[in-house]
Amino acid sequence: MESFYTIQGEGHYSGRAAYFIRTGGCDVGCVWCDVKESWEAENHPDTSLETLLSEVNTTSTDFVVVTGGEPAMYSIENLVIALQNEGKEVAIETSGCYPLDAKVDWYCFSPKKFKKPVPEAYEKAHELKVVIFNKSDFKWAEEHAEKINSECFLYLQPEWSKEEQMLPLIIEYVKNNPKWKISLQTHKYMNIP
Ligand SMILES: C[S@@+](CC[C@H](N)C(=O)[O-])C[C@H]1O[C@@H](n2cnc3c(N)ncnc32)[C@H](O)[C@@H]1O
Ligand SMILES: Nc1nc2[nH]cc(C(=O)O)c2c(=O)[nH]1
Ligand code: SF4
Ligand SMILES: [Mg+2]
Repeated sequence: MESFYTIQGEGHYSGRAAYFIRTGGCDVGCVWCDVKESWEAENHPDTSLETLLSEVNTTSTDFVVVTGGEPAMYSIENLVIALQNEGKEVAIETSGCYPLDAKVDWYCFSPKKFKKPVPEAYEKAHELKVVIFNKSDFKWAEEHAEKINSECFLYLQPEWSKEEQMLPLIIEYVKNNPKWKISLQTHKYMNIP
């Protein structure tokens, strides 16, 4: 769909310069999705691997984030291997609804109520990032944390439009349950992509 050089705004690598590759197409249907324009894959022209590689090499970063849409809907193995061969560390942002065929360096798993994740997401995740849209999502987050591998970092991220209501609750929750950390969509405050 698009590619751009920016700062990773969310989660564990928040603040790190990153080249983003956003695939078009997603069938998960989150009501609060902040990139609904990504959903229809047909609306987005293909970009060649050569174009992406040459673009990423014009940047100074060694960190690439593959997101979407839902990037795990596709075979991204060739893309990931090519980026790693260029010396890049490759992270994925995924709902975990599809098996992933690539060996990424960082797997950010953001489960959704709208479609059930596949079991491998719980094993592969380096970071579990649960979006908090309402009060019941804390309990729902814990249900995922129970199933996740023991090395995985745990993050609660307020849904952007509900931040004013949910952030105070998240702050209290993390103070009482310090295995969780807060993730904010910091790029939205910085007005960058
Ligand atoms: C747009 S999604 C694309 C990758 C993948 N489909 C997924 O959902 O993980 C990237 C990240 O943004 C989060 N996100 C999407 N809309 C959001 C919103 N309105 N507020 C907070 N986080 C949001 C998702 O949960 C996910 O962690
Ligand atoms: N700056 C910035 N950081 C991000 N982290 C995850 C994003 C995403 O849409 O996957 C995202 C994004 O869209 N922009
Ligand atoms: S899974 Fe990701 S891209 Fe798909 S609708 Fe949900 S937030 Fe948006
Ligand atoms: Mg985003």
